[in-house]
Amino acid sequence: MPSTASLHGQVTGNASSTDRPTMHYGKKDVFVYRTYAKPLKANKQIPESNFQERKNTLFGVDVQVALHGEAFLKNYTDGDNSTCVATDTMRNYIELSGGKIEYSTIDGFLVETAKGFLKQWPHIEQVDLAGQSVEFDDVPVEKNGKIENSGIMFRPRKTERPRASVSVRRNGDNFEIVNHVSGITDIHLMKITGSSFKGFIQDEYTKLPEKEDRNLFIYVDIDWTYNNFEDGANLDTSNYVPAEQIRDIAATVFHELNDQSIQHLVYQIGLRILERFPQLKDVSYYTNNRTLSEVAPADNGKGKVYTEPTLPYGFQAFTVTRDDLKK
Ligand SMILES: O=c1[nH]c(=O)c2[nH]c(=O)[nH]c2[nH]1
Repeated sequence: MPSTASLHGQVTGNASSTDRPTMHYGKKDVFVYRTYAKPLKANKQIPESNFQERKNTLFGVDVQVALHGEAFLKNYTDGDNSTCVATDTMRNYIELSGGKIEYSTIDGFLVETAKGFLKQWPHIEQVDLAGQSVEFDDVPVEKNGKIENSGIMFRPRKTERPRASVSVRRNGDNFEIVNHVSGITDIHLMKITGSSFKGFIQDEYTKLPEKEDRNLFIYVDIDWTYNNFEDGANLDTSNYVPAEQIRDIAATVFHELNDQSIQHLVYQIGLRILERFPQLKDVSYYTNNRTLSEVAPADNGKGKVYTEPTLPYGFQAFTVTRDDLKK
């Protein structure tokens, strides 16, 4: 199976009609910053989140593109570039798409851009596009004696970045979405009490002490798929699930649950997400354990002193499906 362009490491299957299924090429890190893109509104309110709207006044996305098609074979075998869309051209196409499409999500931007590629160059069989948001926060400033968001000035944020990937394939005269994943990367959450880790295998290799109550610091990436591609990969966002609501569910469940491990925690987060959003098919995780190392209790008996954990770090990967919700 070929692995195709995706920031999620998704595999889309045999993408080309050629007997060289790994053949694809493209461009990475195409940055598109669009001002005054269409706002994204929450379609429903959920108890775990007060998210209402993503304003999209400054919408940045880091895009990766890959093209598939039998017609590209001669670029390799004969040095014949007559069918080659230069990767520089791909970059220009994606950048200009940023001003042509009225998108409010990365998913919508990518799917329309992918269809645009297939229209523009009829020998392309499949386009894979992946995008990761470049996040900016509106900066609070003083306006007439009150502190309010500037609206025109932003500061970059490195965490909690929505992301998406799509693959769109030519099918006769139609363009068919064959893969779509939506997600959010680098949710960093630190809980100072209410987590334990005990009961794990004890043998001659075990050094880690059991903990009835520990701090738990996790880096979490969450990806989800829809029952119908059209609900997520579309300019119409009436069934779209905003990444902010997923992020807020993760935080609420982490806050509420007396978790026995990261594995236990992510399963419960997954169940809650699927319960809230019936249009989703499954929820996948990649977590990184950054639990801080304890140095000493504070002299006043109330707090503790911690320091950074040492390498190496543990990770967990898991997919929660609708079958899990039935159980
Ligand atoms: O939540 C955890 N899960 C593990 O599998 C594990 N392993 C470990 O050393 N610490 C932890 N914490």
